[in-house]
Amino acid sequence: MAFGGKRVGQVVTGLGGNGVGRVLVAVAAALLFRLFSGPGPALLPDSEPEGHDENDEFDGDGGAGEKLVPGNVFPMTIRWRNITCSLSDKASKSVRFLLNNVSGEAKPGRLLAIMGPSGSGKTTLLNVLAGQLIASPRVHLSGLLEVNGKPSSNKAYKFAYVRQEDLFFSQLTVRETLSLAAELQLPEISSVEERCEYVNNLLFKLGLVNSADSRVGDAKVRGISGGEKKRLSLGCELIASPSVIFSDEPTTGLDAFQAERVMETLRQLAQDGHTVICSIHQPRGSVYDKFDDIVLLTEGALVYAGPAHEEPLAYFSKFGLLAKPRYHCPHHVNPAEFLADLISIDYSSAESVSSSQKRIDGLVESFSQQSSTMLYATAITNRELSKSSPKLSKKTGIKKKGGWWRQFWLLFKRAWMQASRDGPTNKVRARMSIASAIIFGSVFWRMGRSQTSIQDRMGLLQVTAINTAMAALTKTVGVFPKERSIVERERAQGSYKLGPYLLSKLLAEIPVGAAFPLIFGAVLYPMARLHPTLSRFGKFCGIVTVESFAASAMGLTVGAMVPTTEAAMAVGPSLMTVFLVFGGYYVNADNTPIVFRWIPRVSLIRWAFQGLCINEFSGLQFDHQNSFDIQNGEQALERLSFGGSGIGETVIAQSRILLFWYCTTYLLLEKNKSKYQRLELPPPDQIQLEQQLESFNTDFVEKRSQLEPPLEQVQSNLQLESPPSDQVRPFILEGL
Ligand SMILES: Nc1ncnc2c1ncn2[C@@H]1O[C@H](COP(=O)(O)OP(=O)(O)OP(=O)(O)O)[C@@H](O)[C@H]1O
Repeated sequence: MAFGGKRVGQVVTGLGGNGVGRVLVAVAAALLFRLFSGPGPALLPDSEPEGHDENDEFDGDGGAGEKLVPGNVFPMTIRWRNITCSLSDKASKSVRFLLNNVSGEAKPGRLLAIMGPSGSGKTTLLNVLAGQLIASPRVHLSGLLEVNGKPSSNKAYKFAYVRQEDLFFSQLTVRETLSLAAELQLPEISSVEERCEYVNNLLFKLGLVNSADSRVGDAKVRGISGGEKKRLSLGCELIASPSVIFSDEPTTGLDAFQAERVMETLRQLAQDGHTVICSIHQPRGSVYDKFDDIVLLTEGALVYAGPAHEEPLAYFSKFGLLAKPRYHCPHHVNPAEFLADLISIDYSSAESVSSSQKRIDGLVESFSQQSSTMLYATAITNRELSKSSPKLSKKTGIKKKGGWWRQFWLLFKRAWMQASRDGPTNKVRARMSIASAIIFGSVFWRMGRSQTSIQDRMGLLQVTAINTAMAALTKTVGVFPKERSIVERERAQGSYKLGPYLLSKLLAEIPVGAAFPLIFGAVLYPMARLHPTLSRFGKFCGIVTVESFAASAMGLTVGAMVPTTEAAMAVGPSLMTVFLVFGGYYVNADNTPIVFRWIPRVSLIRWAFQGLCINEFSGLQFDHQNSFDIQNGEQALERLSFGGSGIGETVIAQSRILLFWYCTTYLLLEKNKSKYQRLELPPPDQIQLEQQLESFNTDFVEKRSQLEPPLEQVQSNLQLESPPSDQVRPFILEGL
């Protein structure tokens, strides 16, 4: 194929103009060849299961064999005492309690729901229990957190935290998402059949069999439903075989049917032996029936903690006289609604605010007096635990990961699937490339060799460099912050390292990322009649492709630096504008203050512009009449201060910039790991009180098991401890 007397092979070797470009193209081609040369799983490197012995006893470390057996979960009891979380406001010198002296317990095989009105501290408590409360100098957190009777941090056991937002790679199917997560987290399962069986079991358990081969989807392409996404989130977390599952508002945004299915899944997980803790705002009756235990919070304080179902209703109905209970839940009313109304402030009038506030204060006060009885009546003692649980070893939190290259390969596969399958995005990018090439090509239509065409050429090459950089940057900053959240979540699970992730992303995106500059160049080049040889055309495409990747790398850094897509969209283009000003055309760096003179050296637009100018002007003759006219391209390059340099030099400079942004992204992602608030011990006098409560608890459980006092006696005790009637105003359910 001839174009200006050169062959296609030379174009490929000319890409990038030096060794770096050739290496990148060769590596990408080799990987693509491997990807297409056979079915996915068969391409996996033959890795032996590392250190997995099928005869290993169950030790809670989540080996592959353990995970395939349903119900084989290391039992964990979490107990928390006197959790107090305060938020100080330096301006007003005030302290606000987000959680005030909250205690409770979550046990294996039980589903605990943290309920309460909006802003009552449910998510805060869930975060504290999961050790995921974001650190802040304004926040002070104290209390005791025990895991299986031992003071512990969340690093000592495996837990899953299912957040409200569901973040996935949108182009993967449900099965692929689970399968890749399993491959990353369970390198022990090396055979394809075993992994398929594992994923099928998981799909079945989560009720996702029917949607197994549907794409997850996103805002652009409709995928699976919200409830299915929630269950897929759970599935991804379950692969690590967590003992404890935390789920923040699992039903938010779901219709009643989906909400019930999600809660049913959580209930089944609890029945399999997991300790399940979820926060929930106001569940419907059928969802409430699934809870084993509840914690009722209002304004950060406990109103009730203990078994769910009838117990809280019986507890609240004991306020007042037995003959005339004050807080009685009528038969036809959803208990969850009754409880929510009971502990919510009624803002309909000043009087109702005051009376509901008094009622809540009374309930909080009352529960704090009798919480020892309520909370610890069903506690598992240390002795019971040691009988029922396998020994908690240091191995519990440690998991063996696949090697660096295995991680790289899996992540490369995923990045490739995401980039190549994203039809709507790719179509829009292709259309935009063609549209901008047609616009530029029309404006700079068939440039001749006149003196004025010199300025036109420079203008066109400058807008080409700007357009390429901006297109790549905005695309990256638009998607990377979301992807970063997924990566952070997966890295928190210990699935992989940053190095393989970033390298796989760079390489997997080369073919798709290179397609758009090529489309742009293919349309623009002949329209504008730029230097018409095939090798020049190849170099033109190579230069804009490398620039596009360097701009994407800069977008990654911006995305890693700021918290949201919106912020990245604001910061990225602003930063690029600085590089644009120093892009080699608008201002001569030598004429600017000395502090700005380094900017052109790091401006990817300048290097791309310089490379494009050298490619275009060198060897070009211009029509000239006067002695001061520019006669050839070399003279034009001298005017731009680009004389004496080569294309290779500019591509190396761009590659360095690309590498710099990649390294910066790496460091930012490494450094910007979420920091969580430390739980400080409560004051010593409170600990002493707790120890007394502990001995009381043990005595109580032992005595209770021996004597089993009649329920009436417990009721009369509670009756005695109820707040005085002037403190607790009658509670009237609205609309009854
Ligand atoms: N880091 C923080 N800085 C300032 N206020 C905070 C912080 N964390 C929590 N809060 C406040 O603490 C209160 C409890 O928040 P939390 O998210 O725990 O409530 P919630 O019960 O989960 O509410 P919802 O059901 O609406 O999600 C809210 O008023 C919230 O604004």
